[in-house]
Amino acid sequence: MRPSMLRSISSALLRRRGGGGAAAAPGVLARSFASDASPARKVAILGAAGGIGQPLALLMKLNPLVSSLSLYDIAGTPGVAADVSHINSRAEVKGFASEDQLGEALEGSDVVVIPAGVPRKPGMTRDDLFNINAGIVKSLCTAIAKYCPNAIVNMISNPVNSTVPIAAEVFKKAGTYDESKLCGVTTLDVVRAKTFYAGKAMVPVADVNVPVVGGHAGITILPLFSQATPASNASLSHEDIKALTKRTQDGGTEVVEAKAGKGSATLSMAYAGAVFADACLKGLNGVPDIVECSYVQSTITELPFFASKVRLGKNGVEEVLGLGPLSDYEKEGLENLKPELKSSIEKGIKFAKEN
Ligand SMILES: NC(=O)C1=CN([C@@H]2O[C@H](COP(=O)(O)OP(=O)(O)OC[C@H]3O[C@@H](n4cnc5c(N)ncnc54)[C@H](O)[C@@H]3O)[C@@H](O)[C@H]2O)C=CC1
Ligand SMILES: O=C([O-])CC(=O)C(=O)O
Repeated sequence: MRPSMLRSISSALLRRRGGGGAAAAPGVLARSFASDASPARKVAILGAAGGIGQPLALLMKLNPLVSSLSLYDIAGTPGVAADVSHINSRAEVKGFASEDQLGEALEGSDVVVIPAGVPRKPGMTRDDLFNINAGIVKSLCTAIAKYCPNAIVNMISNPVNSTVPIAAEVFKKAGTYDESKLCGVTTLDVVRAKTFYAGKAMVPVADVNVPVVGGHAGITILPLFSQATPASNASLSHEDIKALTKRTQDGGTEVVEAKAGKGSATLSMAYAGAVFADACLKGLNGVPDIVECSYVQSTITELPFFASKVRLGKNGVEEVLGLGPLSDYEKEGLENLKPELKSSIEKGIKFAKEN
């Protein structure tokens, strides 16, 4: 890849607007390409050789905020690490291929991104992945508690509505839990809501912001189109908003069906994961006003975990932002999602306590 192409990809990542968030300050963008100007930051990807892991490894290698990129998987890591390591960008890449190397993979990490686990096939719900992925997440989080207890964890593995509560319980048991360092990655819901809204509203997609709240499965995904900006250039009926909401909620299933048994979203998820990890790094580096949606420990509803806009800073999640004004349709959606989200949270907590 030509350096100019690398610069433009990285610039696009740095410049894009968050889920209700701000663009990077111009000074930060200009400084980011001088490798010695931004602090050393280590990012670890667990599940790095998978469908999400590979393109995510590529995107993190292109991120000039990353100085060390640690790629861990139980299969296929050496090839991915060798391949990505040849790219002439700042991050030094190391691959780790077995459980006895997990400690070294994690040590010193600032951000740990977890896309390890099995994806859906057509006809499955995300909850159908629980039996396999809960155990994977539990063992990876046990290692995080031991080797990098201060890292910000970006949980991608599904069902996110349950894997985040599992991680919280594992960290509590280990005595390392810090709620500001545990984030369920719901950025793909925001990415989809922005894309679908831009198409219907006839506004430039790069300018669009749409908060998505709740959780990350079916009706628990609640896009707040009443707060979408910029205002629509087309007149959007209630039926249009209902259709946009449903398409956002079913976005994952749309990809699972199109892939017809070959997995779920990987490329758009890698993009979304790279956007969220980049926001965490910017926050750690002290860039102000970094706001993204994420599924975090929360008190903004009666549920202990909930996705909403959060402000990221030097300590991870520094503020969980409120829901803002909701339309009647969104208020109804909020009440409807609560029982399912509550039971997914309880399932995760029960698993972690009993295993
Ligand atoms: N949060 C979100 O928005 C999204 C979440 N996902 C979820 O991400 C997960 C991964 O999806 P894909 O990358 O498509 O799956 P994949 O099967 O292509 O890759 C998963 C990788 O995890 C690895 N793995 C399994 N157990 C491991 C362990 N104990 N330690 C380290 N690595 C391990 C596998 O070897 C494999 O390389 C799935 O659970 C999927 O449902 C997918 C899309 C969006
Ligand atoms: O749908 C799935 O299984 C994967 C996922 O979470 C998404 O694409 O949003």
